[in-house]
Amino acid sequence: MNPRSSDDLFALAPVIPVVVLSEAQTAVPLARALVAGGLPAVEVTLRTEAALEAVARIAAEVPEAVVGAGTVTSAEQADAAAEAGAAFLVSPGCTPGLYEAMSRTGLPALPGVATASEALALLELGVTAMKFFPAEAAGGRPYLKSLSGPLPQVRFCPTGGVTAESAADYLALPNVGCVGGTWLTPADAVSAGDWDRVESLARAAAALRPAG
Ligand SMILES: O=C(O)C(=O)C[C@H](O)[C@H](O)COP(=O)(O)O
Repeated sequence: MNPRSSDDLFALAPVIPVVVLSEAQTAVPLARALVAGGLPAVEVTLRTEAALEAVARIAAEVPEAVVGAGTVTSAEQADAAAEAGAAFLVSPGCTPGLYEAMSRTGLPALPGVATASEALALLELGVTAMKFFPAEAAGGRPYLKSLSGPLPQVRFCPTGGVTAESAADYLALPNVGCVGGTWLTPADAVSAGDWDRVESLARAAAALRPAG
């Protein structure tokens, strides 16, 4: 079932695979492999021409998947993603206009932040679930741990530089609801159609448990 809130999204899986697809036809087998490995939420970044069609195909053909759109940076993209069938939206940063546009779709969203001030601006709007981007470059675990003191009500999905190795450490923080990353879908595995490898990377990630 599609998430109704960002908390539902956090509850779906400890890891949201971020996928960059250059060909829409790989979307369905890729999503099936992730789901088979235990990761139902899939974020397709709107960084490629094929992305919206990929979202639409996964939504139509892989009912066990919960497909979302990532890299939403404009109101037009938020609307186009919703129209294509996205079940959630993720943005790398946020502005009042972008937040308004994402809210208007009615879909759960993870707006991106990288500082305490940005998190406070969203808290003022009632938002308590956010993407922390770019996680490693912006300060990584120590930074998120520091935010949990003054902002205990916010739960983050750190994304950007998170790896199979660091995911567990992020998930051990009390203010991390899930993590996101591209490590589950290595470009060489995707181009070779090596879905067994994607499934086994997903299986390892699905076994992680968030503390937050
Ligand atoms: O632009 C966005 O909104 C994004 O989705 C960016 C991605 O979160 C990161 O590019 C994933 O980073 P890696 O896992 O380090 O490859």
